[in-house]
Amino acid sequence: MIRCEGLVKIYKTADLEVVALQGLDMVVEDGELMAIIGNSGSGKSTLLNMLGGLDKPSAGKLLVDGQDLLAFGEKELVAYKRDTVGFVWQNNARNLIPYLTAMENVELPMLLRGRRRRERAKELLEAVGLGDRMRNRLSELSGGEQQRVAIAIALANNPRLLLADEPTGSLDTKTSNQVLDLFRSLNRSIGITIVIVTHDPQLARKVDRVVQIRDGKTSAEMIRRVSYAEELALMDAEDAQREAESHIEYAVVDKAGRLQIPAGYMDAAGFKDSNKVRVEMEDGRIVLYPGEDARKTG
Ligand SMILES: Nc1ncnc2c1ncn2[C@@H]1O[C@H](COP(=O)(O)OP(=O)(O)OP(=O)(O)O)[C@@H](O)[C@H]1O
Repeated sequence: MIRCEGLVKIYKTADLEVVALQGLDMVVEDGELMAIIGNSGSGKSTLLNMLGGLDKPSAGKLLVDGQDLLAFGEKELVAYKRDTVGFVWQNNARNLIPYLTAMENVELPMLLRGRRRRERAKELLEAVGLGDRMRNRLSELSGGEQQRVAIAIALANNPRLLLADEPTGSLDTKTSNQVLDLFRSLNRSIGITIVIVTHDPQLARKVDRVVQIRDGKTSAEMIRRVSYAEELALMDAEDAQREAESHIEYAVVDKAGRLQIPAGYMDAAGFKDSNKVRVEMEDGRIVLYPGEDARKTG
């Protein structure tokens, strides 16, 4: 569904250049439900904006659903945003109108496109579990329900890809879980590919794959050990102690063989004191030793 290769984004302001993406590689399979995590300023929103066609990469390759986004002209970009992607943001007030009902809010974008689609709006609200709240004004709905209205709108054009930027950022834990469960069920039922940018570790636990971005590059991937359904069953028996064990963490090696060593390992004796490491092959393993120092620590 998504293929980014050597993706670069440079923001130029009057006297400054910020390299927000520094040659990022990432592949997302069709029908995946995955999350992107990373510290503030690591480039997560920049990447999401590129994927959504809201901004253009400075260099690299970006293919979504077989389409080359760097080759798009204005017209193709408009069609792409209309037909291929749907967006969900943290702050749903941005695209919802408080004094209209849930139904009217979902209908509005369809009306603007010249199509009156009451049946479709009803179907979408039912799909997000709001069948019985359709006639309520937005201002009468809870934060989680409002977020579900936003998700219904994002799905209106049957997008192949749903992009969500901190979709649970302003919700409490219980409501966040409901929104996430909705993502999972939509992913399963209509096969839509979902990419979620988040700070929330709870959310990251609920997806099958987490890609971590550091300084505008993918630095690690966490892949689920057991399916989420299996884990739920296990959680009944065991406890939250499994939290750290739900995913296996991989460091990402790019095509040129470059690797970011996780910060925790860099703290190990000797590694912080030098900018060189000795690399050796031992019994089919690649072993790193601190520079100058022959002690085995890596
Ligand atoms: N329009 C812009 N003009 C200039 N610099 C920008 C612009 N947008 C983002 N940046 C810079 O690019 C870098 C990456 O920003 P981005 O918003 O993608 O990070 P993020 O990982 O989403 O952060 P957060 O979690 O805080 O939202 C930051 O250094 C940011 O200051």
